[in-house]
Amino acid sequence: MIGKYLFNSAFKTNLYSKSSLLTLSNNISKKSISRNLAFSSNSSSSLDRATFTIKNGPIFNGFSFGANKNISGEAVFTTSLVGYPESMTDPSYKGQILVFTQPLIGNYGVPSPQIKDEYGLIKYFESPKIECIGIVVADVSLRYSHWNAIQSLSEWCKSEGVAAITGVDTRAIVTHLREVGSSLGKISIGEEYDADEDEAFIDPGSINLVHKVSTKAPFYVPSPTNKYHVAVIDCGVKENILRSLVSRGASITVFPYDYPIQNIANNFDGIFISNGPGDPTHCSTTVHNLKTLMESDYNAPIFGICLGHQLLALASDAKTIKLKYGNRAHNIPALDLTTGKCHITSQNHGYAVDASTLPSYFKPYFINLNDQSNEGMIHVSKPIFSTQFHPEAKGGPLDSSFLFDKYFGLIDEYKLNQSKINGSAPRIQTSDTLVSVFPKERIQ
Ligand SMILES: NC(=O)CC[C@H](N)C(=O)O
Repeated sequence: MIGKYLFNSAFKTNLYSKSSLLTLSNNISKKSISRNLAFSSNSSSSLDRATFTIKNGPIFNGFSFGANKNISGEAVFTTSLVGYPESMTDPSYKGQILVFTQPLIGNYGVPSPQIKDEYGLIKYFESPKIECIGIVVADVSLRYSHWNAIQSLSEWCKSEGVAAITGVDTRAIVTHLREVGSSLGKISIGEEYDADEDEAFIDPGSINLVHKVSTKAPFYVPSPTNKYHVAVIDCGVKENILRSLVSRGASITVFPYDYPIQNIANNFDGIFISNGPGDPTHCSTTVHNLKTLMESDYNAPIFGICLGHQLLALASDAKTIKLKYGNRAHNIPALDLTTGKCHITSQNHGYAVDASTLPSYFKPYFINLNDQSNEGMIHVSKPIFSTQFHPEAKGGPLDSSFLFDKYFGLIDEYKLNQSKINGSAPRIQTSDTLVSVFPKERIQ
């Protein structure tokens, strides 16, 4: 039985024998838990034992505070300090087990998914439900305090069927993931974990996850000012991306990821391609559609974020690569190669565009100052650009939100040119029957 010890830094430095470490580690875990439970409204007896196992790696013993369910997925870590409701509802985390390096998670609880903003968009979440398959935290706070919280992190995970483990050494987990790279992992609930009775690890990277999170049919979000009409390709779009467009005056029609956008693009003032989960090479239909669109005489602005950036790159015959452990944080410096300014950015990705494979008509736009990976590209003659980071944040800083203004600046220019060429040729108006019959929310 190899699943009986907690891997920690003491073990790594060989200060203790395996048996004394077992006792020490379990004491540490129990102490950590009871510290929280001492001021929790829950009872300590309600926590089952749980195990977090990394494929071909260590096993960590802890306690379950989520759904009573064994799960498997890709284990990735985020160094963001806050924003667990936003991260957990971000569809880009679909199929992933999210390890938080911030040790205390859950202390401000979870807000209501029912609360909508003035545009009818979900105010506090990035999609209607939790998208990651499990979470790993060092020290969960079962008691919470925040003016807009309606439940604890534990209650939320249980009600949404998401596995969650606490009382494990997330420093050791992240040290391991940084050394070997993002790995498959499992959370198993129960008293004992027997590695000999190992179930298969599920690799979400082999599935088209975008298909699972994209809206199943078009929907339409009107903007009160209705200055523009933008088509959004939904690969798992975050709510704050929709808000960033609508709040700048764009009514948006949101299409499923594989919708033949090239056939209807001319009815819109611009195209936007969203973030989304998994390996971008699975989205071959979207890549084909974008390639057809970019090779046509289509001239309206196109903006892509994260997966949207990767798909635009693939549509231009560039290549994407899988990063060793990805970039998931709210403080990653990205240098704007056109201005020399550095922006602190919010990121969540495991893949990146290989800038050396970009065609000559796309120039690198931003570069990551930590690992030198590509952070964006800009077309040399058309109004097309994209970023690997998230200018909409949620969570994270809004330093790069000016890129949405840049996009609408390009749309203004485009519309002005169009009206010079065609007189005042109107594009689809929001009163058109085409969009007025669409529902106002994503169809899951
Ligand atoms: N946030 C995203 O859009 C992530 C893009 C892609 N799934 C990646 O991991 O690289």
